[in-house]
Amino acid sequence: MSAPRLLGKKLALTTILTAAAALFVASLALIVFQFLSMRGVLADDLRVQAQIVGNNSSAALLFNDVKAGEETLAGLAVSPSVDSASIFDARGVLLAHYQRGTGAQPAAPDGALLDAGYRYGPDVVEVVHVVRVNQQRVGVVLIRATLEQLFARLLTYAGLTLAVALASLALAYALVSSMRRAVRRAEEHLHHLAHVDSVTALPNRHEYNERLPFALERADRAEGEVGLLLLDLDNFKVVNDTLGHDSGDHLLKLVAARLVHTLRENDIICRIGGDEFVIIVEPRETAAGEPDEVDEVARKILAALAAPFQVEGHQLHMSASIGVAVYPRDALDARTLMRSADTAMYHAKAKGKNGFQAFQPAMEQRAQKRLKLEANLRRALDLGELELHYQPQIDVRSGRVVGVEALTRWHCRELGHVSPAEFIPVAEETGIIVALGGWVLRTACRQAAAWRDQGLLDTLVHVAVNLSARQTRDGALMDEIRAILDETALPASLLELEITEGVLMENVNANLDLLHGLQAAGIHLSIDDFGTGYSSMAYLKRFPIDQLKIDRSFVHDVPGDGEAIATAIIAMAHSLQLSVVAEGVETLAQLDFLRQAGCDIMQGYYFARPMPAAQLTALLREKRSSWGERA
Ligand SMILES: Nc1nc2c(ncn2[C@@H]2O[C@@H]3COP(=O)(O)O[C@H]4[C@@H](O)[C@H](n5cnc6c(=O)[nH]c(N)nc65)O[C@@H]4COP(=O)(O)O[C@H]3[C@H]2O)c(=O)[nH]1
Repeated sequence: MSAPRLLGKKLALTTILTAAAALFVASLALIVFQFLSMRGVLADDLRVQAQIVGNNSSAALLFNDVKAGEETLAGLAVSPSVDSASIFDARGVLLAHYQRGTGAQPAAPDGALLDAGYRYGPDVVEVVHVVRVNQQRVGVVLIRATLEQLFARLLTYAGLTLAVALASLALAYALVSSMRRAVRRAEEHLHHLAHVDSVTALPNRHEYNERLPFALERADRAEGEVGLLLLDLDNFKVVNDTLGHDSGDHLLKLVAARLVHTLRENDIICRIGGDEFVIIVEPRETAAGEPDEVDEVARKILAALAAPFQVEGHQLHMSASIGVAVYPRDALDARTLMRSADTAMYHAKAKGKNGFQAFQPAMEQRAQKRLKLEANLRRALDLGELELHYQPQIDVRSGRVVGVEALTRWHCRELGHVSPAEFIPVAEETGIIVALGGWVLRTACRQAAAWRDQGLLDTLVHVAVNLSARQTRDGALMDEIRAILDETALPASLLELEITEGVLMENVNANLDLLHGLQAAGIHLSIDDFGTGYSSMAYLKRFPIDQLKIDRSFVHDVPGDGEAIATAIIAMAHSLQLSVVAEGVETLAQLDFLRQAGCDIMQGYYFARPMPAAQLTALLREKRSSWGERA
C-alpha cells in the first residue's frame, strides 16, 4: 500500500477512535446523570410516602397500637422499590415493621440520618419522617428502598445508549469510509487527468517530466545510461488539415498502440504534445561490437511505423523523424538531454525526414549558429540588408526573355553573404517569412511596374516570385497581394507565383482554394521543384496551374539518368496544356536535350545568373533576342 494511502487509513482510524472515545465519555456522563436524577426522584417519592405513613400512624403511636401501625405500613406493599419500612416511637423503640421478603430488622435511625432526612447507600436509599402531634415528637417513620430496580432500568438505559452510540459510530465509520473512497476516486481521476494523455492513454508531458529524473537517478546508481528518443511524426499536420482532427486523433492512437506493441515493457513511452512522442530507454550493457541498443530502438520504431495505417477508410503512410540523446554521454541533466534530443530530431528532419539522428556536439554548434542567424535575420529588413536579384527565363523557340525569377539576396553585416537556401527555412520556421515575403512581393512588383513604365516588357510576360509554405497558410495573403498590385499599379497578369510541389501537396484542399483565388485574380501560377513532391496526375488536373518547373536535380542529370524523368514531366505537362520550365540549365548539352524533349522555357547559369535589377535593366534595354546563345 502506498504511503499516502496508509496515512489516509490511519487518519480515518484515528478520527473514528477519537469519536468513539468522545461518545463513550458522553454516554458515561449521561448514564451517571440519569442515575443521579432517578435516585433523586426515588428519594422524593419515598419522602412523600414516609410523610403519608407518618400522618396515618400518629394515632397508632399515641396509643401504641402495633396492629394499626402495621396496617398503615402494609399499604407500602404496592411500591415495588420499598424494601422495608418501620415505625419507631419517640424513644426509638420499634412499633411496627414491614419487610418485603426476608431481611434484618433495622435499628432506629441515628442522629445524622434524622438531621439530613435521607441517606444514600451503595444500593439503598433511606428516608426518615419525624411524626409530631401538637409540636411534640411522637415517633419516626423509616423507609428503606433498594436501588436494584433503578439499576435494572439504568442497565437498560445504558444498553440503549451504548447501542445508539455504536450505531452512530458504525454510521460515522461507513460515512467516513465512503467519503474516503469518493475522495480517493476523485484523486485517482485527477491524477489520471494530470498524468495521462487523453487521446492515446500514454503518460503525458507532466508524467514524462517526473519519470525522466528517476530514470537518470537509476542510471547514476547502476553507472548505466538512459536513452531519450524524441519522435516527431512527419507531415502529421497534413492529416489533421485534410481529414480533420478526429482522424488526426485516431491516427495518434494507432501510432501509440504500435509504439507500445513494438517496444519493451520497461521502455517509457509518453506523448508530450501534438505529434511528439518521447521514449525513455534504459539500455542493458552492450558488449563491444554489438549495435547500440538505443539506436536499435529507433530503427525498430521506424520499421514499425512503415506499414500503412487504416484511418476511417483511408490508408495513410506515416513516417517519423527521431532525435536520440544518451545520458550521461550527451547531457548531464534532464533538460539538456531533452534539448540534445530535440537538436538531433531537428537534424533528422533537415536530413529529409523518416530517419533518426543521434546527437553530436557539432549539432549544438550548428544550433547556436542558427540562433545567431535568426537574430540577424530579424533585423535584416529594417537594416536594408536584403536585395532582390532577378534571373531571366528564356523562351527556347524565340530566344527571348519571357520571364524573370526574383530571388532574395542577403548580405548580413555580421555573417556576410547568406544563401537563401539557408535563411529561407529559418524565416519559415520563425514566421519572419510573412514580413520578408511581403517585402519580396512588393519589391518585385514595384520593379516589374518600373520596367513596364520604361517600355521594357515587350517580350517579358512574367515576374516570378516564390511563395513559401507559411505564406500559403496565411489567410491574409490574397488581400496582401491585391493591395500590392493596387499600390504598384502592376497588372495581375504580369505576376507569376511559384509554389513548390512539396508545399502544394502538404495541404491539398486549402491550397486548392488559394490557387483558385489567385487564378481568379488573373495571377499566373507555376509549380516549382516539380518531380520531388510526389503529386499525381490526378492532383495536377485539379490544380488551376499554368506551368511546371522541372527540378534542378533532374536537369543536372541530363543527358543521363535524369532523361526519363525530364521527358516524362514534359509529356505530362503538355498533355495537361501546361508550359514547362527547366531550371538550373548550365550546359549546352542540357539545353540541346531539353529543347529536343520539347521543353518550352529554360533558366540557368548557361544563360544568366541571377543579377541585380540595374544589371537586368541594362540587358533588357539591349532588347537582345539572342539569349539562346550565352548571356
Ligand atoms: N546550381 C545552379 N543553380 C541555379 C542555376 N540557375 C539558377 N540557380 C539557382 O537555383 C535557385 C532557383 O530558385 P528556387 O528553385 O526557387 O529555389 C530558391 C527558393 O526556393 C528559395 N528562395 C530564394 N529567394 C526566395 C524568396 O524570395 N522567397 C521564397 N519563399 N523563397 C526564396 O531559395 C532557393 C534557393 O535560391 P537561390 O540560392 O537564389 O538559388 C536559385 C538560383 O540562384 C544553375 O544553372 N545552376
